[in-house]
Amino acid sequence: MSLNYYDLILPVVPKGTFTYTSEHDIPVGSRVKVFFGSRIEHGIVKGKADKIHPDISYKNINEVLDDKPVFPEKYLTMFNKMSNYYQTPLGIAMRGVLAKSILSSERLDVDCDISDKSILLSLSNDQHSVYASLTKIIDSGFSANLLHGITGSGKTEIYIELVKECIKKGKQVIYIVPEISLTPQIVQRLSERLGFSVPVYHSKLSPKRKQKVFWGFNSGCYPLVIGARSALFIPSDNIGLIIVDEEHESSFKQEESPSYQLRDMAVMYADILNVPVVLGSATPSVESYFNALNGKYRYLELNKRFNEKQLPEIKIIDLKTSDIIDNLLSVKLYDKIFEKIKQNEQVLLLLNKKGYSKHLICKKCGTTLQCLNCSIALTYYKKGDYAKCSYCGEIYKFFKCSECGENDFLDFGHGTEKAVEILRELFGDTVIKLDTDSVTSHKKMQSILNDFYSGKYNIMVGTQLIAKGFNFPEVTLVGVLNIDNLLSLPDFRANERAYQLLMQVAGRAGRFIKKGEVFIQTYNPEMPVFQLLNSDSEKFYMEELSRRKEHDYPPFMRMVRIIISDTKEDRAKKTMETISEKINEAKSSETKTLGPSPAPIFKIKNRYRYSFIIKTPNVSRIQVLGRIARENFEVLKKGNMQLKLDVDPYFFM
Ligand SMILES: Nc1ncnc2c1ncn2[C@@H]1O[C@H](COP(=O)(O)OP(=O)(O)OP(=O)(O)O)[C@@H](O)[C@H]1O
Ligand SMILES: [Zn+2]
Repeated sequence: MSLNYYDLILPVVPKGTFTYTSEHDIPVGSRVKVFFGSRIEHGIVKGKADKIHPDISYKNINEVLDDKPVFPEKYLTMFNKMSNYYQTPLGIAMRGVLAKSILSSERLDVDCDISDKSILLSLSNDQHSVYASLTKIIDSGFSANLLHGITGSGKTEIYIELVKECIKKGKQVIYIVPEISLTPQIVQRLSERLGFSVPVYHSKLSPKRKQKVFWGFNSGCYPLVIGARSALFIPSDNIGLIIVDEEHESSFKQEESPSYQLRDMAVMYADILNVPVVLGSATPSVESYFNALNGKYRYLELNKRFNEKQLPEIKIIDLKTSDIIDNLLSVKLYDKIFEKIKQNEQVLLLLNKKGYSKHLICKKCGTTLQCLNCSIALTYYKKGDYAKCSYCGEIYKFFKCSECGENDFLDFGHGTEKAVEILRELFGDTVIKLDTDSVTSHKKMQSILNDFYSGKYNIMVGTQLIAKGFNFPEVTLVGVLNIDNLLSLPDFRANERAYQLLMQVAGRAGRFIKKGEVFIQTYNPEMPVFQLLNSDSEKFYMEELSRRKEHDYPPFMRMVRIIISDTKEDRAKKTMETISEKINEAKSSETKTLGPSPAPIFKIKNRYRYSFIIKTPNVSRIQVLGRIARENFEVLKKGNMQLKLDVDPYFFM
């Protein structure tokens, strides 16, 4: 019998494709089980082997798991493109997007009795005209569409109608939202409107749940899956539409390898599948806005709230000239809150920092308490009396000053825990907190939201979590206690992020009958972002784009950030220097580089970090320069030194 040679993608470092043999004809996209060294691994058949070396004796494939392929060829094309663009070996890319429990799981027969009991709702005229132009795209091949609709304009309703239309045509929909485990109401809303319990997929599900949704969608039985990033990677050959809600969210950029940007992957995948993709947001990313301006994306706008309610006016409170209570609350905002509570209305307060205090400072010598593994000031948590590193998660129960050995500290800067303490002193126990510390589970999140929704509390204070698409009818006041820390980050998107966060949180006020008000406290009222909040959003995007152009930032330039990290500081430094020299020698004149320099957070988990940034208008240069970095790194690397190549980076710390 003749032997077939197959290239397999295996979820292993470093390269990820390996040649194995089989006597059987195995279709591309099938899952197989093999011995890899002494381990068992599960992988995917990528195709017949490109090259066979006569003197290598290849191992045999132990078992074929599927009688028909699970991963369509277009899926594998997408996978290849992702691996190329993000400069990540296929094996690592695979590990990053497919759970091991899926690769090895038995195909499940999922019961999919999904009957259409959807609830009808009539769209407003504005919604209808956007919907009408979007329904045309279904069945018309690839198109990328940006739906820019202000907060409360009814974007979600349009997505729902599109989903229904697609299902009617017998096609499946992938619906992506950021951090779905933190936003349970969207699932409830979709399920109610569509009339069936919508399957949810994200990385925190149990393997069993994951398998059920995966096979349910893969078999074509579930017409829709809603999920976080990983939902994009459930294969099926009947996908008709991809929706990415809150497309501006930076959590769509995956930090670990493969550090893909989900929005960009969704557009790339839709192009390969030849289906439409809809990106929606009240505050689109500058990149997407730019793509719409230059015609790459179709631009659709909803500039009125669904119920004709006005957007609240945003007022700035200058903390430099205000009387401030407990270093937290200006008297003006205090009076407003007091007034709202008297009328039994609700208030959302944003504070962009968890924990009790931002820093602990030694009372004797003034040293800031730092993590021993990272160059990061520790956050103090009063409940539990410990300090914690927000990077490595290390908890310090007993701590003393690293300089003088004293253990008497001043807590400095307010986190949400301290804000709640102060607010309870001022307003009584009508205050509840919402941040990732208080949300220990899905259930807990639901119960906090329900309690607030039902009016048990008047004030909810929290981190950016409180800005996430909530519909609280009684919220008539939104206060931003401080976001100055966000604006001072060394990140070219800091301004954009602040704008988005402020517009999103402001959008939670006055969504229903009562009028909303928004106050932002800041020590820097002169910052440009504060001037643009009440004007036409076009003004913000145009100003931001011209700033980016002037300074050679995306979307005018592509960026790659290279990080070398090592437990030995000088080794990391030298390696980064050599690699940056090689890149500088090879770069063309339109390519610019920054660094090498120590990363803003110089040490994380005991690894010293050096960074180097490449900016180029030419996408293909990214591949070339990236290869130079990787090849030189392979030669230079010692011990457990690591290279990170981040294409289109979002994190600059
Ligand atoms: N056609 C409609 N008929 C009845 N209610 C609607 C309609 N469209 C929207 N609504 C209601 O208006 C509110 C805002 O709509 P929705 O949440 O869809 O807006 P959005 O644009 O997605 O908001 P955001 O970006 O602020 O999250 C919701 O309570 C929704 O139920
Ligand atoms: Zn740490």
